[in-house]
Amino acid sequence: MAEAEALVAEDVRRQYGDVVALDGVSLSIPEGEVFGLVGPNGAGKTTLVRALTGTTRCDGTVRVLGVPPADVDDARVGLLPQSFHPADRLTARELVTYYAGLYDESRSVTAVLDDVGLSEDADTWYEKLSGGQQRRACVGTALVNDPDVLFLDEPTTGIDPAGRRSLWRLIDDLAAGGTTVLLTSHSMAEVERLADRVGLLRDGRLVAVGSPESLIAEHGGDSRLVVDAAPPADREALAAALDTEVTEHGGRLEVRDVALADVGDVVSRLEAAGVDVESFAWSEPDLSDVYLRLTGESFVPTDGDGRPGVESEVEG
Ligand SMILES: Nc1ncnc2c1ncn2[C@@H]1O[C@H](COP(=O)(O)OP(=O)(O)OP(=O)(O)O)[C@@H](O)[C@H]1O
Repeated sequence: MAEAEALVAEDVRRQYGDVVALDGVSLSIPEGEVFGLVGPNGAGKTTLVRALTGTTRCDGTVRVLGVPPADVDDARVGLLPQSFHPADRLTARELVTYYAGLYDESRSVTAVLDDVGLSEDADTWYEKLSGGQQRRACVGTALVNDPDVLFLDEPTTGIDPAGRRSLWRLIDDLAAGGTTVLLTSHSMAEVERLADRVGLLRDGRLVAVGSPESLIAEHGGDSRLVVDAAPPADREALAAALDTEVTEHGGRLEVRDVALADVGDVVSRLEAAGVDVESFAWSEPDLSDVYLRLTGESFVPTDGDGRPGVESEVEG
């Protein structure tokens, strides 16, 4: 039996003046899926969330739990907008209590604060919370109605690594309980970690949709070993010693399609061929490679704060 679709977008378009924010996005997200929407600044992520939540008008068709966004029961949907600025002189508990009061039935405020890791700081004014704690309090407001569909627009921006991991566990738990989650992120590592399927958005278009594993297998290319070393004079001997092509990028040598188990052997053979290996790094292809291959543009994975994201590396 086909799974019910929690979210459907068909040829969704949105233009602001001359700026095309969404250029014909079609997408179908089954109930219970965690879907990660990732792309650079201005790709259209927030506009798509707004189109799906009915908070901006758009052309095309949008369905949430089978009906247009305007007709969906508010009690079944949770939304954490990207920009959300509660009053400073509310405590985290008062903020969550206020949102709980908007629904006929709501979860226990204490349980929600516990879920977002704010039990100890529940009675601190919003303005006195750290940026990460503020964001977690805002996430709490989206959980008060125990939604079936949860939209999280950049939920981890500004949150430190420990807070981010606890939010990831919370999203895992929500997914395990059957909640459909659409989250946006700047971090390829984050969506790779969290999402059942990922949509790569660029210039208002979905350039690829699929599970992280399938996208990486199909478009990611080979694993690679990057060696900090000048190439030896005898390039032919080097190629013969490795039995594969060695390319040079910015003063570094790159050997493609090296299995992790073979790294030591390849480094030994490089040294035997006269390469003075100072250090090396091995990496598997990830979603950033997928994005690069599909768009021709690099997308440096970030953790949401602009810092480099997690990469699989073995330093030599
Ligand atoms: N209200 C608006 N008025 C005018 N232009 C807008 C408006 N909202 C978005 N845009 C433009 O639409 C495009 C898509 O913006 P959007 O905020 O959806 O991207 P995004 O992927 O969420 O970006 P970011 O990662 O920076 O939040 C951008 O060029 C943006 O400047």
